[in-house]
Amino acid sequence: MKKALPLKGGSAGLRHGTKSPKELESVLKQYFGYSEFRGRQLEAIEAVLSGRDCFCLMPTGGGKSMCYQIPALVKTGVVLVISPLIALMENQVSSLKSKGIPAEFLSSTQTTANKNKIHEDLDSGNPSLKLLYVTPELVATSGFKAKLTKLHNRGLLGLVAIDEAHCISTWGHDFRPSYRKISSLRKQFPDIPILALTATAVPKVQKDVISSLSLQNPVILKASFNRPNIFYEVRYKDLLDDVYSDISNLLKSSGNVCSIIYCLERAACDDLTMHLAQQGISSAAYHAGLNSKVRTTVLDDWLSSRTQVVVATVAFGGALFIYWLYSSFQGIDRQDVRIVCHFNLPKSMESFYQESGRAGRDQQPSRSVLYYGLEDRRRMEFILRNSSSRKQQPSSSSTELSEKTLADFSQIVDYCESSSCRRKKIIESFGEKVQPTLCQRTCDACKHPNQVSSRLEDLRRVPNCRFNKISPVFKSSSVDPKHFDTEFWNREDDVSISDEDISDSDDEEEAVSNIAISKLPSKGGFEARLDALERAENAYNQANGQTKPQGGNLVDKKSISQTLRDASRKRLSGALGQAKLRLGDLLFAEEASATHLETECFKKYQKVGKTFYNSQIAATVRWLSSSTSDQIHGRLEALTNQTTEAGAATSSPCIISDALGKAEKPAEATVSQELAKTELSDEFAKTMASTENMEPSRMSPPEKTIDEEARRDGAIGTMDLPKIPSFREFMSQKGRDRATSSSRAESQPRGIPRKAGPVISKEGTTGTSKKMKL
Ligand SMILES: Nc1ncnc2c1ncn2[C@@H]1O[C@H](COP(=O)(O)OP(=O)(O)OP(=O)(O)O)[C@@H](O)[C@H]1O
Ligand SMILES: [Mg+2]
Repeated sequence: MKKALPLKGGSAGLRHGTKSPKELESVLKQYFGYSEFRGRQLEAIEAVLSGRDCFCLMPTGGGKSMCYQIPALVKTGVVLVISPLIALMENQVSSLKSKGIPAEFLSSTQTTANKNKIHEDLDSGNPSLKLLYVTPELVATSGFKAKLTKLHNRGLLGLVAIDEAHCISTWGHDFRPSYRKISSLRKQFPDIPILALTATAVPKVQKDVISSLSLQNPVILKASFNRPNIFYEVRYKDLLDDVYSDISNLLKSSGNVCSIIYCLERAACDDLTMHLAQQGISSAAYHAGLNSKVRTTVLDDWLSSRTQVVVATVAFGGALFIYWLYSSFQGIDRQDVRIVCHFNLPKSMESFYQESGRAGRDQQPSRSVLYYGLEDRRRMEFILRNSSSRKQQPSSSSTELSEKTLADFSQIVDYCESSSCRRKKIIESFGEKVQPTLCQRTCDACKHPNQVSSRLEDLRRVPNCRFNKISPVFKSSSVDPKHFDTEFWNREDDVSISDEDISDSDDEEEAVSNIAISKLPSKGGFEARLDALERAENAYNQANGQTKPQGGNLVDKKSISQTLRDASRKRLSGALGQAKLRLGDLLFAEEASATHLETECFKKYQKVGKTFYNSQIAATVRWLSSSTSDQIHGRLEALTNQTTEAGAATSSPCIISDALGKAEKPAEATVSQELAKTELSDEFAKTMASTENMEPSRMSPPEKTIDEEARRDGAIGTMDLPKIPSFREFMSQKGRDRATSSSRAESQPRGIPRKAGPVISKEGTTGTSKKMKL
């Protein structure tokens, strides 16, 4: 039987069973270099070592990981850690390995050889592994369950630790359905202690987590939510001359400190990154529109201080976007983040606490700065109202949920619109009592009360301000959706891209179908969400003067207005400018190139409508943010050639010089490939336009257009972009796929190949043969 890991320096001999606090402290010192336990770490460690279940609520950066890492070092067997995000697991595993602690993770990003090695080790009589990190999706597979059973039968399963345990609760802000399935572990291994850890759990979530996991008489440990080393501040966008300058000045005046900026949308990330770069601030965007390689590089550069600022999206935990939330650096450990900015309003106090909690994990003075804008508030209100349409379901719990969403949002609005202590507001929102003397001028409202009050007065005078202290948001008149041309409607690719963040495969097919199922709510829920989103989409389209024909087909040839086209050209031109900044060696005329790219998008989607057109513009912007000089030059050159050949009006060459040899004419095959793809998408557009009652499978874009990441990586080619279906179409497709996979029905939709649908990367590789279809 596997023994506890010997202490370094030969001082082996910790007994299995009870350990004195001194012995535990010496392990802490030897492996982690810390001289004492923090907060309630020791109590949690002692609880699980004595075989008790434990629910551990400690603040962000409080050191929760230690509560299972120390037991792994002193206990016999392997500690299983269930964690929501691959990046988080990678980060912890590499940190543990660097300390000589045998840890591994199993995920789709591991090579097969690595995975085999891990499995061999687990199957051996004497595994060397002490910690094994997995996602809840993998735990749900029967193959992995069988593996755990074998390990348990040999007395080698030491502890099950569930990190970010609030994800298990439907009341938690990051609810993730697959987390629910973890509850089966309690029945399966009744004698193994379970440790649930979270930083954000209001009493309702705590109860839900404990009962969902069937924790038996657990030790409940709660530390204060207070983060005394973080200074909290709100800045009012509507009162600033230039928010970009303000944020640049903030970063510059703080020195070259490590920072995170959260934005609601990718375009905002890209824009802000460009502005920061222009101000000489080293920054990088991090969002789902970037392929996994780029994201890994951005994360690595930031973790290793090569990049000062990361500008990341924060999707909200509504119907479909919960997964991306995990990429907002939840649990990622860089201790010296000095500034966390929210460029847009978070959706709740819990999200704000989690995100701002990335600051000062080394307990050193740090800042949280929230940029509050009335427009942002209206956008978020609109989005939440529409994604909360579940309240129209008869079920009372759905009503409660939607009310909770709105009440949560109201709390963060109140945080911004009030002149009272920010710290108190945060802590009290978690149900904790606060001493009046707690803050000690460590928020702007306590430090500069007059300034904050006068700013709030000024804010009230902003035209159209519906600022209302008593009921800040929900007495406001209805929101005009025409302001909200947000990514919200074009987030389909987030869903598929985030698969690679969370997916696992040991038991490939099963894992994949589990993901497909777990990512979508139950049938009723799915339909309700689809309805809600459709309603919202309709409202949006109506507000923009679009009509939705009876057949349900979102086709309106006139729907892509000249104003939208101009705005898109501007956006592309900005993205080209940013690509120039990023790559340095691009040689093209920005305006002409933007025109070519926009025309390409327009040509492909004018018959289909605005949603597709917007998606294609967004995809092009993302493509520009992650492509190489050669890829961009190749594409622009090909476009110029196409329009010149076709005698188009806009035939001015994009490429202004080939001095660096970057602007060579693309190979014949590449041009014809591109033309073929244009034809293909036109064909697709026709199909779209002529389909009355849209058959979901028919709405899938042609299969060869889906594999965006493979293209980005150069495996398929570099010139085409994915055609992204509208929200409704995507969801219909997902629903159908889900129904198909859950019933394991063999029958196929009329004439449609089974494999049409989004793709997830199996091995983190790019070849089509290694892709699995949901
Ligand atoms: N006893 C200790 N003394 C000093 N530093 C510690 C101690 N325990 C943990 N730390 C350090 O504190 C940092 C934060 O720890 P950890 O990542 O476990 O926090 P967390 O509670 O999981 O936070 P989050 O909720 O953000 O995931 C880590 O760098 C860790 O090494
Ligand atoms: Mg953690």
